[in-house]
Parts: sequence; structure tokens; C-alpha cells
Amino acid sequence: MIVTIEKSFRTSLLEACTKAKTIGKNILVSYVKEVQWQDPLLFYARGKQLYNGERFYWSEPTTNMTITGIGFVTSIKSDKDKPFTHIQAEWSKMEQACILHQQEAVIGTGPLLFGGFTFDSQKEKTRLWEEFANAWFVLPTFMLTSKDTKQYMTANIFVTPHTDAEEVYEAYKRSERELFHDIHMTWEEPAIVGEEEVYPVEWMNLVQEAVDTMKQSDIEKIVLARELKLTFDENIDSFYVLKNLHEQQTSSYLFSFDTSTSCFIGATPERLIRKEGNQLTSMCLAGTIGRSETEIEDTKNYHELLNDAKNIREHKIVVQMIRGVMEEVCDTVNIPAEPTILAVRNLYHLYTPVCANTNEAIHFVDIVEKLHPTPALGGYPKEEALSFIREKEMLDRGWYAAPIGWMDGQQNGEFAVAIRSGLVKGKDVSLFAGCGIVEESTPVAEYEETRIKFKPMLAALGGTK
Ligand SMILES: C=C(O[C@H]1C=CC=C(C(=O)O)[C@@H]1O)C(=O)O
Ligand SMILES: [Mg+2]
Repeated sequence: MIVTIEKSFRTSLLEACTKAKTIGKNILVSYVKEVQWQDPLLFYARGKQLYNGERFYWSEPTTNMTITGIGFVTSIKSDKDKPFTHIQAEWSKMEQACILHQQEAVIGTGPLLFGGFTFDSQKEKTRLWEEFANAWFVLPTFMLTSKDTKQYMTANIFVTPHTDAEEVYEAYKRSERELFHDIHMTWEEPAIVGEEEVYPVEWMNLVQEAVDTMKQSDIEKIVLARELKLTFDENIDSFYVLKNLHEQQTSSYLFSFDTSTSCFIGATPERLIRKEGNQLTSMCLAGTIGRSETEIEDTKNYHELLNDAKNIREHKIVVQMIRGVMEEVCDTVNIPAEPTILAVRNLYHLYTPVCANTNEAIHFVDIVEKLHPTPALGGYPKEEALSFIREKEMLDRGWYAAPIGWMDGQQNGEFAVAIRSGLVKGKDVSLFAGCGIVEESTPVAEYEETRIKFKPMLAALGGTK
């Protein structure tokens, strides 16, 4: 990547065009500048008006960093068995031939990819997820990054050997004017007209089968998920769902990957991995209890979770696995001995933070691959639990419970685990929720746990608050 600072953007574009002609190849030009504050959600809304609904949204709850992309300049898709390696290879090729024009180096700006992976590339895909590849990452046409009180706009332009620099520059100026024009949004929220739990009784039977299997084998944990189908009287616009999630789920990551015909959207509390330079942060999140509206009961639940043997076991298995991966790729790993509680609107979770440092030149995507799926989403041992899920679960998980997030070309980025999520297709929505099954699990209690885990998305879609 070549970084230019002092030249004008027009000059950078001219140079890129000359270079593209000389080498006979396309060159990516990425332009970053600080801009006046605007609501990231309104920027997201413009993606529907100006780019036919191609857009994404990402917000991180602890730093309030948001990244919103509209228009897909290019996509990297992989339907291979090893999508992680493929994405990494394609992205480094593209990134190497990039000219970045910026005033200030800020992580989360410039050329970066946003996207996700499928939970299990070996499970046969159904029609539900047909549009989503095993991995799909996009480079946005325009991207707005908000960090603290500052906001940056990135414009990504592909220059070919035949591109006319002046023409492209004029087109860019026109688009920029449109983007910073005031808009006012009004909308009506569609109503739910149908609700169907998919195989609830069979799912509880499967929980029992998992318990029996674990009693007779070395498998210690299997995560099982199920689906809730909703139908609405009008098409859903992911803009207002995000707006509701933004108000209701203040301690979760919000994400949306909208392709114009389908949108995968959610509010997950679970970080998989964040990397900034040599610093890595992850978390172990497993073990759950519902919140209560009465303070006394809520406090009782809080303490009950901290001392509950079944939930502590669910949690410890995750800590062990994440510790193992981090110790493999890092020099120092810091993990507290006991979990604390992470509170979200509807639930309490057992939570252990993970901080680590690495001096190894390891690719960020390789760490993501090693971590996925943690036993909070798959089980333990990994392969045995995955085989059980692949064979028995009555669900195509698609991107649910898999890594979703962003990465730049300098091995920085962040992935969350795409739980508390749903797939929107016009008037139809599929919501997903799962839970960690251990030997002490009972089908009814786990069913109840999934019911509460549907609530964040259900509330944002106008269902039970
Ligand atoms: C798989 C999900 O949650 C995981 C994350 C936190 C707590 C979990 C649990 O207590 O079972 C699950 O492992 C989901 O919400 O769909
Ligand atoms: Mg659980």
C-alpha cells in the first residue's frame, strides 16, 4: 500500500490512472478525510436511496465506534471449504495494489473489508441462506467511521487502465455532495402477522439426546440452536430495526449486512477477537440467566448465576479453549481466574475478559479461524460437537453464531460472534437462538433460555418488548 498525505486527492487519482495504464492492471484508490458529524444511521439510510440497499452497519459498545458502509465497490466471496484462507489471500492481493490518501492515520478508516463467515462450511446450504457465501466481504464505495467525537469519510475507487481521472473525480464530487445533503426519514413499522417456532418439541428431544450422548462419550458440551419464523404485513427496512436496536441494546455490538434482497442483522454482546497492532482482546461468554423487572429478583438471579454449577461448567469449557488458542499465538495472555457478570437488557451472562499481546507476524484472519467456533457456539471437543450439530440440528445456521466484522490491510480488525440475530428477506424473518448443553442440562430450561435469547431481535422488530 502506498500512502500519500500532502498531495490533493485529484493528483493522487491522476497518478493512479497513469500507473494503472502503465502496468495494465486495476488499482484501488482510497481517500479519507475528516467530515462534519452526521448520524451514522442516516448515512446507512442513504445506502438504500443511493446504492439500491447495499450497505452495512457495525457499532462497538464499549468505545462507541461505528463503521457504516454504503455501496459495494467490490466483493470477495468464497464458497470453498476453507473460506478463511481464501479471503486472506484475495484481500492481501487487492490491498497491496492500493493507493491510500489520508490526512491522519486512524484505525477503522481507509481500505477495509466488512463481512462474515458461515458457521460450518461443511453443512449443506439450504435455500434460506442461498445468497450468502461461506465467506463474503465487501469493500464499500463510501464509508463513515465515527470515533469519539470525530467522524471520517472513506471513498474507495477502482481505477482501471481506461479510467479518465477527471471524469472519476467529478463523479466523486457529485456523490459526496449527495451524501452530505440533509435527509429526513419517516417510516412506519410493519406489524407481525405470523409467528412460528420451528420444531420446538423435536428440539427439546434433541437436547435430551445430546445430554445422553455426552453421558456416554467424551463430549463435554454441545451448543444447539433453533429458529423462530416471523411474517410481517410489509417489507422490513433494516434501518428502523437498527434504530430500535440502538435504543434498546446499548451494551451490545450492532451489525447489519444488507444485500438489498436479504439482510443479516443482530445485536450481539459477544466479542470474538479484536486486534489493534500487537494487542488482542477477546472474551469468554457462556452461562445465562434471565433478567427480572423486580429489583430483588434481578439481584437474586445475578447471584444465582455466579454460583450455579451447570452455568459455571458451560463457561469454564469456553475459557479453557480460548486460553489454549491465545497461548498458541501470543506471548502474554491475561485471563482472570473467576468470571464476572455481563449484563444485557434481557439477560445476565457469565463473562471473563481476555487480553493478550503478540509479537508474532500472524495474520488476523488466522486467529479468527483458530477461535471459531468457541465452545460457546459449537462445543467441546470441537470436531465431535460440530459433527453432532451438523448431523442432528434441524437448522441451517448460515452466518448465525459465526464471526462477523471488519479487517484492514495491516492486520487490525474486530470480529463479533453473530448471535441474537436474524435474517430478513422482504416480509419474512428468521430469528436464531441457541444454548450450551452440558450433562446437567434439562430440555425445558434450555428451551426457556432460547426463548429469552429471541427477545432482543423480537423487541426491535416490534414484538414483545
Ligand atoms: C448461542 C447463543 O449464546 C451463547 C452465548 C452466550 C451464552 C450462551 C449460553 O449460556 O448458552 C451461549 O453459549 C445464542 O444466543 O444464540
Ligand atoms: Mg446456557
